[in-house]
Order: sequence, then structure tokens, then C-alpha cells
Amino acid sequence: MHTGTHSTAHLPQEAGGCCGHDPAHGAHDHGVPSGGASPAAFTWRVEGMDCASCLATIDKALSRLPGVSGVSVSLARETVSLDLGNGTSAGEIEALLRRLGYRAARLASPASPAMLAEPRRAASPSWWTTGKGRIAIAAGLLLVVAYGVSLADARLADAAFIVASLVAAAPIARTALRKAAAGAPMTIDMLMTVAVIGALVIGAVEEAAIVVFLFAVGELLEGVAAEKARSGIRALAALVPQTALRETGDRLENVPAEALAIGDIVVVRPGDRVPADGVVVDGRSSLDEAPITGESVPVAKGPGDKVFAGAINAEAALRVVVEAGAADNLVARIVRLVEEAQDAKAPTARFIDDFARWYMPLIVALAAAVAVAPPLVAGGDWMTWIYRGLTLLLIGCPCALVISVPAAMASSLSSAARNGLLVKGGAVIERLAGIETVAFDKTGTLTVGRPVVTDIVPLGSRDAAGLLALAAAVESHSSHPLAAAVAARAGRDGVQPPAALDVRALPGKGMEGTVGGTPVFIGAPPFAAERAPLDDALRASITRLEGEGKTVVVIVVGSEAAGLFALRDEPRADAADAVAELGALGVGSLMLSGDNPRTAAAIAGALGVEARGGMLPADKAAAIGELAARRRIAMVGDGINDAPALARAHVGIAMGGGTDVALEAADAALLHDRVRDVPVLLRLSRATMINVRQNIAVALGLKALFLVTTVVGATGLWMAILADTGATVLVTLNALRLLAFFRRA
Ligand SMILES: Nc1ncnc2c1ncn2[C@@H]1O[C@H](COP(=O)(O)OP(=O)(O)OP(=O)(O)O)[C@@H](O)[C@H]1O
Ligand SMILES: [Zn+2]
Repeated sequence: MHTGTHSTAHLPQEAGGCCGHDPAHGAHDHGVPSGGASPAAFTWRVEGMDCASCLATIDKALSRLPGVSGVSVSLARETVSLDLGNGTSAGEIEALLRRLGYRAARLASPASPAMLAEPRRAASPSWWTTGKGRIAIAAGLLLVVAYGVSLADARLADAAFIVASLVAAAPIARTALRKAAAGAPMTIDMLMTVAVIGALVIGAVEEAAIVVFLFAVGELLEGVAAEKARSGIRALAALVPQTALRETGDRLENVPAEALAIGDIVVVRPGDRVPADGVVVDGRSSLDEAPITGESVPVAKGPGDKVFAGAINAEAALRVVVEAGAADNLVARIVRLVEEAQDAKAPTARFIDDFARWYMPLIVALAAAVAVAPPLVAGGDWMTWIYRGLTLLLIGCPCALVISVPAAMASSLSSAARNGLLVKGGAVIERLAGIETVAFDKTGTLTVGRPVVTDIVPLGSRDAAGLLALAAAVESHSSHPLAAAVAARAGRDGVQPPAALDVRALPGKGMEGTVGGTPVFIGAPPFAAERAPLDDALRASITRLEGEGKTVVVIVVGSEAAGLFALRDEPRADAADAVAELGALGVGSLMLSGDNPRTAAAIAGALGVEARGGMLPADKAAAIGELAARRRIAMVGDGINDAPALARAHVGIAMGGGTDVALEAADAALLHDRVRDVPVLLRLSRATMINVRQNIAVALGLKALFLVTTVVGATGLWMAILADTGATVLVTLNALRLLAFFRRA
């Protein structure tokens, strides 16, 4: 059973601290600083955090300041958040960030998503304008020049390579020193600096220059996959138009979309994008929601239908009443969710981070031993063994390993989000990949959730219309799908329901109230039977109707059964296919229903799933808890009345058009009402975990291989760094394959 908490890890997923890993990191104080005044939350947007190593360094440096607690660094959002008590001022924090080499800008509200606080931020800069890009280009050019010089005059070769190495390595050395001054001495920048200087000292000058260049290229590539995934999600936010046509009195005025308030009326002309989430009040058109939810078919919308910011109005003008502010619309929530998801570490990622944490010091110790021991103990050649020791230092770079998990997760999470599948982090992906059974709620999940009254059976003197009026009187107070069906039928038949008093819902059982002074109950037969005797003829028709897959509710007036309604809710068109696809994946399906077992079995039988009926809402949660103890189980529901069951499953999946509840209550949410997205999500998760394992194998495999070849002297300096750069490239390319998952599916 999962804990239900979505990791509030202080370090984001990509924070593995590739190159900046220091053994002590992570030990910081989340306590409230002394001094009485409660700490205030601050958030900065920090530019220049382009590598995993930056994060550990920032976290560590900030956490050491007095009065600072709860440091959280997000690479996905490019923010640093922390609580500030007495002892340090916000200005001092900014100064420290500047000293570490980053630009920091305070964000007004820590709660506001960074992206939306500055929504029009230019797209991420081209690689060659970034610090790492410039170092890589410079190192490459210097290398070419040095080769040119050495060809022209062999006597100048050594000097040329030495200059090239020193100049290209200078920024790396500066970073190493800066981090060391901030309390993180053992970083890959430091290893690089030591290795390059060492190589120059022992005369391996050409290799030193190549090493600096390859290292710079590797560093440049490190964040490519994550950045690519991130820019895909940022593109979403850019879909929301900047301006809106607001109706003010009888005028239309152009206002910034952010200025729209709930209740404003906006006009969306054909060809325009919808500026805010809202509900259509006038007009009919079809809307293209593909950019937001990945739904490729345009959706017809008319009065009363929900529209989402960013959708393209294809046909006719619409008047829309705004229902959410700019920071709360679906697109903003998706962006925020995916960014948070990218910061939530999967267990595998955490394991790799732990590994990387002791890997680097271990390799450094090994390098020292290799450089010194053989010459001292066995009389080996000093130059040879120092060279091998320096090479081992380079093998200490855990870059490819540290990005192996987050690169795959970032690709997976963002391609899922672009296709209407929202997953709250790598941990959920990891759990999804291991799911053995999927439990579905019935109403609204496996079925359409819009039951229709098919039979009305009055008893005694009352006629059908009279019975319907009575039922509708009580049901008009409920939003249950069955209640909606009864009310709809009354409306269609032109029946005017009388007033009902003291109406209350009995969850999972029915409704009760008083009409004209007489108590009226409408609900499931077993609970009706507690109030009035049901004769054999009545029981027989209930059994027959239920066998047809219909839900029967009995109306009890006073202490007498007054009649029954049968309602039928059709299975979703793709439900049977979804169950079959799950079966093909080796995953079992199960339907949990509050409906009576016979109806549940009839519907389940048609879909080919096992069913459990007659469950009260608490029973569903209990059943999930019990199943979860034996099998890894996912629960799919609408997130509204089955939140407890969703929470008790290993993975809770909410289905249903982007409602707040669905997004908050579950580990994953499907924006479309498409059951087949469940097997798609499982396949994506499995593909992601395979990808992760391939990445780890490549990264670790190359390390192990070059560790051995270095010690036996088969490979040298530049091959060692090429192994890391090459592994970074392979891991990145492999992770990016996941972006194409939906194109193949
Ligand atoms: N408003 C209502 N009017 C009539 N009957 C009701 C009402 N609410 C609940 N019931 C009765 O209680 C049963 C269980 O209701 P519950 O809401 O738990 O299940 P459901 O959501 O309809 O179905 P499922 O659990 O399969 O999704 C219904 O089948 C019905 O017999
Ligand atoms: Zn590295």
C-alpha cells in the first residue's frame, strides 16, 4: 500500500547532483528556527541552474545559513523556495546565489506557479548562448587551434596544448573553487580540475586538452532530455492567449487574459483561442482541444458545456462565462502538476542518487590508491600509475548515471500530459508499471454514468405519473446520476413534482424526505425492505429487471412499497476493449459497484470483468485495502465519491474531464472519459521502466568496463571521459524515445 504522499523531497528529481555530489548533502534542518517569529516562505526564480550538480550545491549552501529551513530547489520550475526565520535576510540569500553564479529574482507569491508569475518568459535560450555552450565551443576551438599549431611547428605543440587545456579548464576550475568555498569540495568540477592539472604535470598535454573538450560536451548534453521535456510542457502555457474580448455592458473590450475575473463574460470568435476556462452561455461551435488534452477529434460545444483555455474555436462565435482565474485554469494546473511531478523522485531515482553519493568518493579513494600503491609496494613506474590514477578520477563522474532515471521520467511524464494522462511523478510511474490488477468503479467509469429510466412500475392506486412526481420531488435534491435520471424523466413527461421537506441522502442506499406530510424513501431494494414489506411478485420483477443489467430502485411511501423504477446505464463504448487490452498485458480487471450484485454481474459479464456488487462506499475502500495487501492494485474511479478507495490503492487513477477533485484526489488522472487510457498508461509506465533500466545498464556498464580497462592500462584519459559523455548521449537519446511513445501507440 502506498503512503499517498507525493514526495516533498527537498531536492528535485534532477537534483541528483551529478557532478556536484558531496557525501554530506541532504542533512539539513527542517526545523523552525529559534527566535519566536514564525519563518516566512520565500521563492526565487533562479536562472543558470542548468545542471543537476547545481542543485545539491545550492541546497547545501543555503541550508547552512542561520534561520533558513525547508530549502527546496526545483530544476523543472527553476525556482528555489525556503522558509526564512531570524538570522538571514532575503537580500543575503540573493547575494549568496549570485556568488554561486546564478541570477535570482524574487517571485511575488510562493504559491503562484513560477511559470505563470512570468508566463511570457522567452523560450529557453539556444544552447550556444549558455555558459556551458560557450565553454564547449571555446574548448573545441582551442583544441583545433592547438592541433593547427602543432602541425605547423612540432616544437610548439606542447605549449599549444597546455594553453588550450588551461584556458578551457579555467571556468571549470573556477566553478570547482566556488563550490568548494560554498562547502561542497568534492565535485566533478574539482575532479576534472585535478585530473587536467595532473595530466599537464606528467606531460599528457594533448590528452588533457581533449579531456576538457569532451567533458564540456558531456556537461552540455546533460540536461538536454529534461529540457526537451520541460519545453514541451511550457509550450502548453503559451497556448493561452494573452488577451481576451470581454463584454462590459454592451461593449466589447480587449483586456489582458490575466485580468479576467470569475463571472466575466468573454466572446470567443471563430479562429480564436479560448482565453479562460469557463462555460458556454451562448452559441454553438466545435472546439479543437488537441493542444491541451491530446484529444484529436474536435468537440461540439453548446450552452452549458465547459470549455478550456487554449482550445481553438473552429466554427462560430461563443459567449463564455469565465469560471477560473488564469492561475487556476486546466492548462495552468497541468503545467504545475507536471512540474511538481518532475520534482517528485521515483524510488529508483533515489537509489541511484544514494549510489552516486558514495560512488564518487569511492572512486577518488581508488584513484589515489592506484596512483600510489603499485609504485610504492611493487616498484611500479610512477608515471604509469599516476596516469592511471588520474584516469580513474575521470571515471568518478556519475553524470550519465544520475540523469538515467530523471531523463526517462521527464520524457514520460510530459508526453503523457500532452496526451491527457496526468501522472504525479516518477514514483507513480514506477508503481503503475508493477500493477497486477485494476479495480474499476462502475458508474461513470466503466459505464457512461448517465442512466436512463427504462421501466416504471406503480403499485396500488397510484399511476406512473403520480409515482414519478413523488420520486422526482425527493430526487430533485440529489446530484446522484440515478436522481438526475429520475428528474430528467419527470421533466420529459411533463410531470410537476410537489415540494419535499427534510430531504437527505443516504449514501450508497438512497434518498429520503417527506412529501405532503408522509415520509418517502427511494433507493436500493434491501433498504426499501427495511421500511416496507416487498411481496413475492415485486421481488420477482426486481430480480428479472436486475438480471437485465438494470438498476432497480423502490419507492416507499409511509410504510408501503408504492412502486419501482428500473434504470439502465450503458457501458462505455471502449470499456470491453480496455478490459481485453489489460488482459493482454496480464493485468486482471475487477468492477466494484454500489449497485446490487445481480445488476453489477450482468454489466460486468458483458465486459468480461469480475464484479463485486452491493458495496457501500466504505466497503469499496475496505475491499481495495484488502486486495492491496495481496496484489499490486490500481483503482480507477471518478475521484468524487470514491476518493477513499483511490487513496487506498497502490495507484489511484481518477477519470473525468479535468475536475479539481479528480486531479487532487488521485495519483494519476485521465482527462478523457476513455477507459482505454488505462491500459495505455500501464504500457507507457512499463516502457518507461524498461527505458530506465536500459539507461542504468548503459551508464553503469560503461563505468565498470572502463574501470577495468583503466586499471590494466588498456585505455587512457580521453577514453575515460568519452565513456561518460558517450553514456550521457546514449541515455539522453534513449529517454527521448519516450516522447514518441504516443506517436507509435
Ligand atoms: N439518489 C438515489 N436515488 C435512488 N437510489 C439511490 C440513490 N443513491 C443511491 N441509491 C441506491 O444505492 C445504490 C448504490 O449507490 P452508490 O451511489 O453507492 O452506487 P453508484 O455510484 O450508483 O454505483 P457504483 O458504485 O457502481 O458506481 C444504487 O444502486 C441505488 O440503488
Ligand atoms: Zn559529469
